[in-house]
Amino acid sequence: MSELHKNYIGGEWVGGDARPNINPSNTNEVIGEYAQGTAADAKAAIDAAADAFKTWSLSGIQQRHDILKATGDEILARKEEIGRLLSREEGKTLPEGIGETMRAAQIFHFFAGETLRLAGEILPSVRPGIDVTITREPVGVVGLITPWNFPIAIPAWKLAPAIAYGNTVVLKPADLVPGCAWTIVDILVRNGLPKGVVNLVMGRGSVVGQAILESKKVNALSFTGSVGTGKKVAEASIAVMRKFQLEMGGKNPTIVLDDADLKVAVETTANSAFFSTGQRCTASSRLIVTEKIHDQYVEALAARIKDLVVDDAIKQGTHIGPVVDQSQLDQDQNYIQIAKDEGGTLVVGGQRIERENPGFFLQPALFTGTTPDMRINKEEVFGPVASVIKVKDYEEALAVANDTPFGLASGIVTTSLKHATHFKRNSEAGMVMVNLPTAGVDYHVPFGGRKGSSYGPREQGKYAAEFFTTVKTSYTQP
Ligand SMILES: NC(=O)C1=CN([C@@H]2O[C@H](COP(=O)(O)OP(=O)(O)OC[C@H]3O[C@@H](n4cnc5c(N)ncnc54)[C@H](OP(=O)(O)O)[C@@H]3O)[C@@H](O)[C@H]2O)C=CC1
Ligand SMILES: O=C(O)CCC(=O)C(=O)O
Repeated sequence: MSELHKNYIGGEWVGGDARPNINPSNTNEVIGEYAQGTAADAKAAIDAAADAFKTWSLSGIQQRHDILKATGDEILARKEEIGRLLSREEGKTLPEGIGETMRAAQIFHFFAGETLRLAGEILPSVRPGIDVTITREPVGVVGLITPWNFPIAIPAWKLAPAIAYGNTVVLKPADLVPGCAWTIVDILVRNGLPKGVVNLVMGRGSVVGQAILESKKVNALSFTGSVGTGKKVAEASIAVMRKFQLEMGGKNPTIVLDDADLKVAVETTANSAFFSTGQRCTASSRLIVTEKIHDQYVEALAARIKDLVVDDAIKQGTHIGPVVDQSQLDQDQNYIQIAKDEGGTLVVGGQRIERENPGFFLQPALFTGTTPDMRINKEEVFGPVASVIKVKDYEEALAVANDTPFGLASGIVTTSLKHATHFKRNSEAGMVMVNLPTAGVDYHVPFGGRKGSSYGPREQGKYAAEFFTTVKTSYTQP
């Protein structure tokens, strides 16, 4: 058995039961052994974070900057190695794994800069002679619960602002992908992060995650994952009156209008729907297409899908890696059957594929002849499965696009400035793309959605300060 990757609690690496981290491209391959934390570990981590907060909240911005900068530097210098680990544990292709690793490094660099830019305001009072100052302070102990589909970028975009603004952290990464989270914490610690500032507790959500939710000492909780777990986070957080932030599902639409450039439409939607095996909350799974371009678009997209190579994530030439695990594969195949039963036409894909090694490979699936009321167009699949909805015109397309309880991302492919402008204003989504994929966003601008997709302040960019700080208004009579 390989060496155990331990949890990090109060400045010590702490062992526990081991769990193998399995490669979804080759289920015979164990990437490493990772500790399974307990509820007691979570409690110890929260206590350590509460203790460290007393000094870290008063630490200098130069120190915070230097640690975040050095962490970004090291991630960048090791991007090939860490990207490979990411692709082996999660299943996205090696270029995607390296790209996500670089994004994590850039996020650390961005927040290194933000530590030096934190500002307040001085205002005159409405009462003469009094000064009013508005400052931002850290929130306290922050719980970070992260999903499996972005094993390094999501931990990075929660950890970096938490540290930058003087909070202390308990991080619980998804049990399926502990490797990248462990690596970031190891890098932070070796680059000088004082003990207790970040605590890593790997293990099950129902055990470690639940203990974090239930703790009164956790002052704020940032969560990305499913709607079901998000609701539990919300209920538990309201029960103890803590600040919380949720990023959850999507059923993102991309509209293709008659005037679209066909090549742009095909590339944009193939990327949005199928890259990263469709396992992105920003993926487009509803392709809403107007009548005149419909047939040629479907034909061209089906041909593009047939060209996509589905294989081992780290093999050169692979376009689509495996699904993350058996249970996600079952969910994908279940929805493919549901779409068929509902009367959708499977134009291409949908079959389980055998490769050299045992893995969870699925041919990307495209359905046509679907209608907005079908379950395939209402519920998040979270796999390489997309369906086309044919509509008469832009007005119908917009109505269908907005007819969803979700509102994370949306897209339109068009050469009409009028329609693009109207869509940007009227799409009920947090992120709107024109002639671009809905997934694969910038790291320095706000990320988040509306309706059932998100709750609380936006993540990323300077907007992250809204969640990771609390505002204080002080009045002074000199
Ligand atoms: N919006 C997004 O980015 C994502 C959406 N999803 C959606 O969710 C579906 C299921 O994926 P899944 O990974 O199971 O999502 P979950 O919501 O279960 O997992 C997200 C995180 O929450 C943790 N968690 C689970 N239960 C609890 C709990 N009771 N208290 C605290 N934390 C908990 C998980 O732990 P652990 O997994 O370690 O047990 C994981 O770290 C997907 O099919 C997809 O539809 C999934 C991932 C990301
Ligand atoms: O599309 C992206 O760049 C980010 C997607 C994401 O954060 C997610 O799927 O959870």
